[in-house]
Amino acid sequence: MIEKRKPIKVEQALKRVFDYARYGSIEYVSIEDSYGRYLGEDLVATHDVPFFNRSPYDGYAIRACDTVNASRDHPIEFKVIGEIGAGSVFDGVVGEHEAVRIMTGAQIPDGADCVIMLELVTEIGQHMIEIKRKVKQGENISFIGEDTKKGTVLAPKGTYVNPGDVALLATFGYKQVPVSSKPKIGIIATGSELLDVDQPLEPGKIRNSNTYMIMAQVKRAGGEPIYFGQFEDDFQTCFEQVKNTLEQVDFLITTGGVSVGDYDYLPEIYEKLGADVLFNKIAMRPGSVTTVAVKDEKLLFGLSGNPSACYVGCELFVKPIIRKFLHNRNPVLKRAQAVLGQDFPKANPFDRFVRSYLNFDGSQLYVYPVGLDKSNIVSSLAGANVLLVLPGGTRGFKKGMKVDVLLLEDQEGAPLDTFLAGFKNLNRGDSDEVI
Ligand SMILES: Nc1nc2c(c(=O)[nH]1)N[C@H]1C(S)=C(S)[C@@H](COP(=O)(O)OP(=O)(O)OC[C@H]3O[C@@H](n4cnc5c(N)ncnc54)[C@H](O)[C@@H]3O)O[C@H]1N2
Ligand code: MOO
Ligand SMILES: [Mg+2]
Repeated sequence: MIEKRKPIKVEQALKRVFDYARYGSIEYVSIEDSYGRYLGEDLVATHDVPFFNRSPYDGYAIRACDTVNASRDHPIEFKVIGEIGAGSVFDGVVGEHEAVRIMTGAQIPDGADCVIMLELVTEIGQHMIEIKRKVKQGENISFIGEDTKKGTVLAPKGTYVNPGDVALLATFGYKQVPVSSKPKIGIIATGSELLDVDQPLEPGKIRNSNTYMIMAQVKRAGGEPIYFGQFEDDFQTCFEQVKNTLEQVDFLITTGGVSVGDYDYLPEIYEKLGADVLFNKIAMRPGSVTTVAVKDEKLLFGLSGNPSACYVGCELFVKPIIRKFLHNRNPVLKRAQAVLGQDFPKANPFDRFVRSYLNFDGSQLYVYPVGLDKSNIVSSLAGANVLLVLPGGTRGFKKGMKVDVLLLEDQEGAPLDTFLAGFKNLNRGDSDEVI
């Protein structure tokens, strides 16, 4: 008799998966390779920035007290006793009615306490200038530590390294950058119908697109995909592959064979492995068959063979586990609100995650479902930049309604708690009970 599966809610499923999250260690990469990685340690300012008082302008460094009586009608003369560009230091002291010509970025000479810009000064002879306005003490000086103070945590461990972080890493002398080691994610595709990308089509066969899609998703999430091959729907072959691969990776993803069909062997494979199945049905579409099991504390993600279901399962369950492994504090997809740009009349008892396009029209965020909304569709995936979240148990949705979307290309993410709370706040048509 066919097994009747009990669906659980998305948020319950995610909570169960997080119980088995693992953390990566630290490795070092050169600063050139740090962009797009995740910090393995807090990035702490190891010195004040600026490290010395410096000039933000090309001008003259003088003493403010010497300009007290300066005005348009009463210019004050200064003797230029030296000149310095950025990188040079004036080794004298600026005295009464003396000035040092100074360029942007150069250290303020001793004795001087302000800078007047070149444009406001008149040269009246060799090494003589005239100033016609008062300058305040401290005016036009970038002071020690005004950018950042020594000891400040500028980015916590687990932060996604963006170009601005790279600038900070360079500022503080990180030739080698401590980053979180990437989780090794094994990928196995199952299905006797699968051809590889370079094979010509044959009757009844399709090219394996999921493997390459998952590899890209794993990379986008910050993990290291390792492809172990595609295998025919043969229990023994698939069992051996899953068993052997599991020993070599941090997490394992399989695609296909996870439903209730005659050749869907993943459920039996979990059983023979002695793996603990956390759930095998989620109240969501697509991806309701998404199964997660645990063997020796290691997570096995059994993603659907249907491309869109596979994609959604990967974004909702694998990505957060990758981000967590990288010590990221916001491991889950970030949620935003948008206005539904067109009617979506399909009712469904399950929450729907519709591949959609989010667009800002200049004043408002609008979201439009992309292409056909079936779990076996591949064409709609490319145009999606969000998953539109439509709560289950309602009677379809009308253009103009406020809806939640989950951002697919965003690097910031959201904390697990906020994500889970977002589901609680969804106005589901059903009771809080599992469907
Ligand atoms: N009697 C039932 N049948 C099905 C149910 C159900 O509840 N009862 N669920 C349906 C849903 S929903 C989904 S989703 C699929 C899940 O199927 P599997 O995860 O077991 O995947 P397969 O059967 O192996 O393949 C499904 C579909 O996807 C194609 N596929 C498989 N691998 C790939 C790949 N690597 N690249 C591209 N496409 C792939 C495969 O050819 C099939 O067309 O089950 C429904 N059935
Ligand atoms: O698992 Mo299927 O993708 O629900 O649609
Ligand atoms: Mg199947």
